[in-house]
Amino acid sequence: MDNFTFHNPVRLIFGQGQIAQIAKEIPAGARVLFAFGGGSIKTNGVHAQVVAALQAAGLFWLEFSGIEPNPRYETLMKAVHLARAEKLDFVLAVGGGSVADGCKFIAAAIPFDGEPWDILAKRARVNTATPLGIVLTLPATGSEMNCFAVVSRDETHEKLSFGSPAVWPKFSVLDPESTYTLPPRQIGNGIVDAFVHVVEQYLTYPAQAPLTDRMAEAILSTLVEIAPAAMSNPPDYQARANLMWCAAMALNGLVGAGVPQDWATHYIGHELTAIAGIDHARTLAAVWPGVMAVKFEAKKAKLAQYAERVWNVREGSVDDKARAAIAHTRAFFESVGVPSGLAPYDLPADIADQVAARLDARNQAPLGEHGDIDSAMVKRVLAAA
Ligand SMILES: NC(=O)c1ccc[n+]([C@@H]2O[C@H](COP(=O)([O-])OP(=O)(O)OC[C@H]3O[C@@H](n4cnc5c(N)ncnc54)[C@H](O)[C@@H]3O)[C@@H](O)[C@H]2O)c1
Repeated sequence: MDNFTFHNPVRLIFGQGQIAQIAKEIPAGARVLFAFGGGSIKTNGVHAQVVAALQAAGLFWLEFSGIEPNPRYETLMKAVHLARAEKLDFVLAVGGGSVADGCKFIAAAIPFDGEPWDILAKRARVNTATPLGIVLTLPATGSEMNCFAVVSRDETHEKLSFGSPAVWPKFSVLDPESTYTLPPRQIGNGIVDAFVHVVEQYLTYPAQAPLTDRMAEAILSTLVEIAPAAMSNPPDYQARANLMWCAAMALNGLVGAGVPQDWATHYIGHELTAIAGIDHARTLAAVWPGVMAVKFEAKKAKLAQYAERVWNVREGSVDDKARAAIAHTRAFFESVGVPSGLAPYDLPADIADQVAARLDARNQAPLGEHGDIDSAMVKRVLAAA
């Protein structure tokens, strides 16, 4: 087991009717920036519940709407200017991962001395941020329980991430009923996103970390078990609740404790969103089979363990089990409506060259748990995918 520090200060408030709790969580006298996306929160009653809670607490707030999927720097900076002009001192994000991530950037940018784009492009240090709380409406990213964010910039077609302890949410409220208005596409995306978050921290090489492995396998097995009910309509409360809990646990530091990690699928996937606008989770399902094909030898011991424990594959050699695990995983993605491999997606013919060049330009490769996925190998990954 590798050395690690585990620290997660997010106060997670979970369950039916819990949005009202924000009245107690936001400091008295705060001036709140209430930020959201395209308006789904007005159709599912979440907006009304947030307003009622803010009123009950006697808080001043201003609304900022229009944070788009894959939140854009250009839009977020409008919120930063509003918050600075109006001296807002608490950011309340209400929506999916895009709103949560966008608000982490807003919170970091408000007091930032200098060009806020440097937080993403130059990894400029974020020493302080405006305090932030989240009301989550889409189980997928884990943003509600981590200190990372991903932001896109229209002007340059870039999608970049940052992380800082300054943007840990003070609290996150997860009410499974707030997910009832999600279209099937977003539920499927959410299941795949949470699943791949665990896989990126698990499918590397054996690291003598059986507790961390079994926690990862518990999340993967639970996602497989609940996926059909989570996709069902009318919505199944218990399935949505367990999906929300899985997604939060998938990327809150716990299943990365003491183990090597491989975020190659994510880094390559971010480029597919930046270049072709594909949903985040779909890029993961597109790229992942390529990473498994190219890194098969390095990963097969762990793939075989995964085959046995998550997919109940008992027969065959290590290679047979590893191949079965990949096939089961791809079928699982397809079962929730997320196509696996690159072929189903509309991508330019030179996509591999474009992705490799972009990773090189930012010195982002090599990737992978062995740090050996250089840009030439990224091209092989995309060819295999
Ligand atoms: N911070 C992290 O650790 C992390 C991890 C993975 C991905 N991400 C990033 O998060 C973003 C994706 O977030 P996401 O997958 O949560 O999707 P999203 O926030 O982009 O939302 C997708 C769509 O669903 C709609 N929506 C949200 N909640 C709804 C509801 N309850 N009912 C109806 N519609 C609803 C949104 O308006 C949007 O149109 C990407 O930019 C991705 O790169 C961040």
